[in-house]
Amino acid sequence: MTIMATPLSVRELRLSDLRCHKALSWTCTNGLNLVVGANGSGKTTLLESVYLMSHGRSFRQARDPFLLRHGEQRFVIHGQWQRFGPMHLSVEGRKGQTSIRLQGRDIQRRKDVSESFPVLVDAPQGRKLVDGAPGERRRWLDGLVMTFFEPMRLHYQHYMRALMQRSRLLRQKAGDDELVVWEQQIVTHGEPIIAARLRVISELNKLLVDEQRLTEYPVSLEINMPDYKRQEWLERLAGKREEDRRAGTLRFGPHSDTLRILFQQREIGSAGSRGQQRLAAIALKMAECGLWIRYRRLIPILLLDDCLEALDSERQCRVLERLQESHAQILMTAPAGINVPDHIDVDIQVLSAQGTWAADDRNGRNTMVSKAIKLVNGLEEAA
Ligand SMILES: Nc1ncnc2c1ncn2[C@@H]1O[C@H](COP(=O)(O)OP(=O)(O)OP(=O)(O)O)[C@@H](O)[C@H]1O
Repeated sequence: MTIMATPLSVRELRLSDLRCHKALSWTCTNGLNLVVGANGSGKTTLLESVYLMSHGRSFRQARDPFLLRHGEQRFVIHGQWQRFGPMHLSVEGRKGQTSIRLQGRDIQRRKDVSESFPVLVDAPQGRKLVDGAPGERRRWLDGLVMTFFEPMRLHYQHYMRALMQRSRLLRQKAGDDELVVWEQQIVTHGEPIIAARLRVISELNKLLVDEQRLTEYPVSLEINMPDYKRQEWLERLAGKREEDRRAGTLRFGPHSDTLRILFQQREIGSAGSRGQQRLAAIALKMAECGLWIRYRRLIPILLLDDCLEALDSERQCRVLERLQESHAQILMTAPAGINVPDHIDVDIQVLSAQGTWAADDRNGRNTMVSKAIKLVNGLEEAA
């Protein structure tokens, strides 16, 4: 079954005083956009600027003062987007504060923008999904659950509140009558969380089957959890009160279940090579894209920072082919020297070591180096 979905895209960006960029414009096409350049030329910062417009924060976990160009007081990003029709988003950052404007109006809830202008990212700084701690994967899964099943937000809030209340009462050595109230809340709100997680995992696993041409071997998700049956769950909570009082925390429940990414039935973080982990990470992003298409009829923008690293040329080619057929706008970076096969329809733009478009020296305009440029001899020759 083909689902019709609208691709989101960003067409034109202008940024000032963001990290190394004093003032830079960037024009993107709807399809595959590749920015190449030397280390430190500001490629990642370009992707960061798109993410900032959607999320109001950086994917590098940098606090706002680090985004400001040294010595400046304010950075600004303007973006012309296409979402059904043209839309204008801007972000302004001052020390410790970032504000987003949509069509000139201040946005109070960032979620309103990030869910209307979905931007997914795969970047070295955030690549903990595949090989990071279990909490990273659980947070990612819960983020998807809350995005696609809005009422689940309340269940998460109530669940966390019940956990905290139970812990507080345990510390205060409260009686069983008080504790049981919060334990019932834990189970009541935990059950729908588990059901929604399983539903999202099942959807993702179906989508991951379609990515097997990319990953070569099956990649799947599995959540490790006990068989939560209401009565047994309540009894277990009651039985663990003393232990939890001593430990100061509850180590049983959806908040501590682990999500595993399996590759050929083994955990990819330990069993997969770097290249295999890379392919799995890209496959997961494609699957995430699939959820947006299924539930929101929107094709998100994909930001892929140095996503071809650790891949041999055959696998790099396979990734580029997969990205090309995704219908998503892809904004990706790679170091100078990458070799793009002729049949890949990609716009390559070259950022000089000074953080200007490589054609600046020649005619003062951004260079849109046509497809299939071979950057084998590095940045300077390509420019
Ligand atoms: N607040 C800041 N003010 C000025 N320059 C900054 C600031 N923060 C970072 N930089 C510099 O901005 C440059 C941009 O880094 P960025 O990570 O975007 O480059 P990159 O092209 O992606 O590099 P790489 O290929 O090494 O990943 C770096 O040279 C960095 O030192």
